[in-house]
Amino acid sequence: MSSPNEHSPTIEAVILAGGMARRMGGEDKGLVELNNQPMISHTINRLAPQVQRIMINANRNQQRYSEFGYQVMSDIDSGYLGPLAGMITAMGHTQAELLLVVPCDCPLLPHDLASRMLATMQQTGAELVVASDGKREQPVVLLLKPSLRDSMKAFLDAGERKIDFWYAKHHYEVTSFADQPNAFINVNTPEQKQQLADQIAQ
Ligand SMILES: Nc1nc2c(ncn2[C@@H]2O[C@H](COP(=O)(O)OP(=O)(O)OP(=O)(O)O)[C@@H](O)[C@H]2O)c(=O)[nH]1
Ligand SMILES: [Mg+2]
Repeated sequence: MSSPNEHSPTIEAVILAGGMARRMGGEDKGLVELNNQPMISHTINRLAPQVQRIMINANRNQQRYSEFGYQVMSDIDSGYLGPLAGMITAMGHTQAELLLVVPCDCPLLPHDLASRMLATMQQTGAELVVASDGKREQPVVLLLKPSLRDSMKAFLDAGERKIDFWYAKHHYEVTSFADQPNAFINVNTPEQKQQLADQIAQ
């Protein structure tokens, strides 16, 4: 039971599905089927119990994405500026105190992703928290305060695109999920998709 002093902030999530997926031959990666389900369905299933609301960020096939039953939003800037463009769009739409960002191509995300990243944020006072698989940071898996939007806008307006440079401007901390490294398996190519499909089927 949570104590009366313990504040449990509202968290909404955005699934980034707005990239060009060049390594997937330009197919819309969130809609590519993995074991008979669109890749984004796997991500939705992992996230839905963890957050108050899910948003989908997509720059094509918006009608198809809306069939999952969540709000779909396209990048404010349509120039395929990279993941930050999707994040800043969602930061402008969220009503929540915190925004959880994940990519559409990590179908096995941790079931305790939001709670552990929140714990890191509360313990450290960080403005943003990035996940790690124990070896490497996962730069598009993060929990952040939507109030950082102005800072991100200034960064993008200055022509900057590199996500880790923006993180470095803020108090950021890392949550390690070294206990479940497979949770961040990232599907960028048809070969990686086949490998994961075989692994899941086993
Ligand atoms: N909104 C938005 N998301 C992006 C953009 N570029 C990449 N992403 C997302 O960021 C995440 C990580 O990017 P990648 O895995 O490299 O995806 P990608 O850029 O579509 O794929 P490649 O072209 O093969 O590099 C994915 O969830 C992408 O959908 C963009 O310009 N806008
Ligand atoms: Mg990827």
